[in-house]
Amino acid sequence: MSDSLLAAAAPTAAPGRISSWSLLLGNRLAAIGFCLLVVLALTALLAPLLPLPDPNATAPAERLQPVLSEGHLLGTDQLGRDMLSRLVWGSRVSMAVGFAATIVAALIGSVIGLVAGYAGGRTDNLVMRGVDMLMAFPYILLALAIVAVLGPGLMNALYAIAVVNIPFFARNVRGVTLALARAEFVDAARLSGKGHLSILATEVLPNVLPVIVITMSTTAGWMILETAGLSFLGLGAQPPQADLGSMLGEGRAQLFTAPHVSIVPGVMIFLIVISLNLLGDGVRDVLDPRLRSGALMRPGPRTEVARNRNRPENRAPDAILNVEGLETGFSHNGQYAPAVKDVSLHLRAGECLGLIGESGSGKSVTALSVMGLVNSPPGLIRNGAIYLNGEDVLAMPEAKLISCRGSRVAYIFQDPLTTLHPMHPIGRQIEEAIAAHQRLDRKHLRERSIALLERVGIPEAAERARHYPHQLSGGQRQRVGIAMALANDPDVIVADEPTTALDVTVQAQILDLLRELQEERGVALLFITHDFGVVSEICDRVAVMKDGRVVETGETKELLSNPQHDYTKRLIACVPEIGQGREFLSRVAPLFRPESRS
Ligand SMILES: Nc1ncnc2c1ncn2[C@@H]1O[C@H](COP(=O)(O)OP(=O)(O)OP(=O)(O)O)[C@@H](O)[C@H]1O
Repeated sequence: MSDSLLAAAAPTAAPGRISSWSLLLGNRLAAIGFCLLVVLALTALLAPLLPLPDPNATAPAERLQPVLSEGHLLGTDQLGRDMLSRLVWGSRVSMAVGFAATIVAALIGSVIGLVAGYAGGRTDNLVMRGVDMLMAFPYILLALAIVAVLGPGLMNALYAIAVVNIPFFARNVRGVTLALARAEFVDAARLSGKGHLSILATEVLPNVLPVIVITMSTTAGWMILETAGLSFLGLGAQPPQADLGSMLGEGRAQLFTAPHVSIVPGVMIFLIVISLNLLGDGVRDVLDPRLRSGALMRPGPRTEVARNRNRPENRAPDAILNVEGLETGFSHNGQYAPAVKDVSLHLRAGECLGLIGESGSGKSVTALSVMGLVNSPPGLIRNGAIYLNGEDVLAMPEAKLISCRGSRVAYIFQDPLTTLHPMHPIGRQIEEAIAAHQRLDRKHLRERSIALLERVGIPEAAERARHYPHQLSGGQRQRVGIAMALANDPDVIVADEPTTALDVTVQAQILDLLRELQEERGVALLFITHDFGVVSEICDRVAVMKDGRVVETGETKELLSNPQHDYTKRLIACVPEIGQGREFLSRVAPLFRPESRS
C-alpha cells in the first residue's frame, strides 16, 4: 500500500480546504521545479546587484581559463570574459525574451483559439486554415524568414519566436473550446441569457485555462531554446551582449579544447527548461479540480484495500456472494472520508436482491467494491470482506480478481452508450467479452455472440451484430449490455440502475428479460435502483441504503407491506399511483423537508 493510502487508513479527519499553494508545493517534482526556477530567476533579476565582473570585459591574457580557476568560478571564454558573469547576464536576457515571447504567443494564440472554437462554422474554418498555413512552414525557417525581414536583434527574435508559436496555442485552445462550446453547461448559460463574451469569459475560459497554462509551461522552455537557436545562428543577441544561445554559439569553436565554454550555457538552458516543465505540470494539476482530486489519474487495476482492515468471518453459508462489514471511502490530500460503512449483504444463487436508496446513499460504491472496481486513487476499502463462493475477493491475487470480472461477476450499467465502444460494431464487442475468458475460434465467437443477441431479443441478430452502438435504440443498447454481461455465464450479475435511462414500456421489457434470464440460468442478481416500483417487479429481497449504511433488509413483500425504518416508509410513500395527482405531491413533499429527515 502506498504512503498516501497508509495515511488514509489513519483515523478519519474531516476534509478541510487546502490552498492551491500548499497543493502545488505538496507535489514534490513541482516544488523542485518551482524552487529551481525561483533561484535561477532571482539570480538573473539581481544580476546588477551581484558582485560580478563586467560580463563584456575582455582579458586576452586570461582566455579559456578552466572551471574553478582563481577569480573565475566557471572559467573564462575565448576572449577572457568571466563565464559566471556572462552566464548570469545571459540567462537574464534569455529568460526575459523567452517569457515575453511566451506571453505574447499565449495571448494572441488563445484569443484566436477561443474565437475560432466558440464561433465554429465559417469563422473557425477561415481562422484555422490561416493557422494551418503558418504551421505548414518549418518553424525555424519561418522564424529565420521573419528575422531576415526585420533584421537581426533580440527584439526581432522575440517577435519571430512569438509568431511561430501562436499556432500551437491557437490549435490547443481551439480544440478544447470546440468541445466546450457544445457542452451542456454552456447551453445552460446561453439559456440563462448570458452574452457570448460573458460565456467565453466565465464558462469557457476557466476550463481552457489549464490548457493555456500547460501549453505556456511547455512552450516557454521551448521558446528559450528557440531564442538560443536564433542567437546561436547570430540572429538574436548581438555581440558583445550575451545570451545563452550566443554563448553556446561562441563556445562551438572551442568545443574540444575548452568544452566548459559550451557546457556551462548548455547546462543552464537544461535547468531552466526542466524547472519550467516540472512547475508547469504541477500548476496544471492545481488548476484542474479533477486532477487535484485524483479523478483523472490513471486508476490502479483494483481498489486499494487497507492492510489492517477488519475481516469479519461470519457469512451466510448458502450465499454465493457475501458482503460483510464493508467500508469503502475516498481519500483526498491524505484525508479519508467513508462513503459506505458497515454494509453487509448476501445473495443466493438464482435470487434477486434489490439495493435501493436515494442518490448518493452509496449503492454504486457498494456494487463496484464487490469486484474492486472503485478507482484508487482515491478509493480505499478500509474494512470488511467480500466472499464469492466462500473465497475472499479482497484477498485474491490481482490476476485472479481480474479473471473473475465478467466471468464470475458481471456488471450492467445505467447508460450503455457510455460503456459500449462507439467505434466497434456491437457483435465484435460481445465477441471480445467472450474472448477475454474463453478460447474460441472466430467462427464460434461469432456464432455465440449472435446467439446471445438473439437471446436478449435483438431482431435479425446476425445483421444487427454489424451495427454500431449509435445505430441502436436505448432499449436495444441495454439489451446488448445484458448480452455482454451474460457472455461468460457469470454466477452474479450486478445491474446498476439498468432501466433508469429507459422509458417505462422499454423498462418493463428489460425487467422481464432480466427476470427470465435469471430464472433460466440461475444467476444471482444484485439490482440497484431508486424505484420501489422496479423493486416490487423483480426483487426477491431488498436492502435499503441511507447515508452509506444499510438501514433495513427483508423479503420484498414483507418490507413493502410492513416497512420498519422511517426512511423506508418515506421512500415507499414516494411511489405514485395513477390518479393521485396533487394530493400525492402534497403528501410526499413534507416527508423530505430537512426537519423531517432522520
Ligand atoms: N471519486 C469519488 N471521490 C469522492 N467521493 C466519491 C467518489 N465517488 C463517489 N463518491 C461519494 O460516495 C458517495 C456514494 O456515491 P454512490 O455513487 O455510491 O451513490 P449512489 O447511491 O449510487 O447514487 P446514485 O443513485 O446517484 O448513483 C457519494 O457521497 C459520493 O459523493
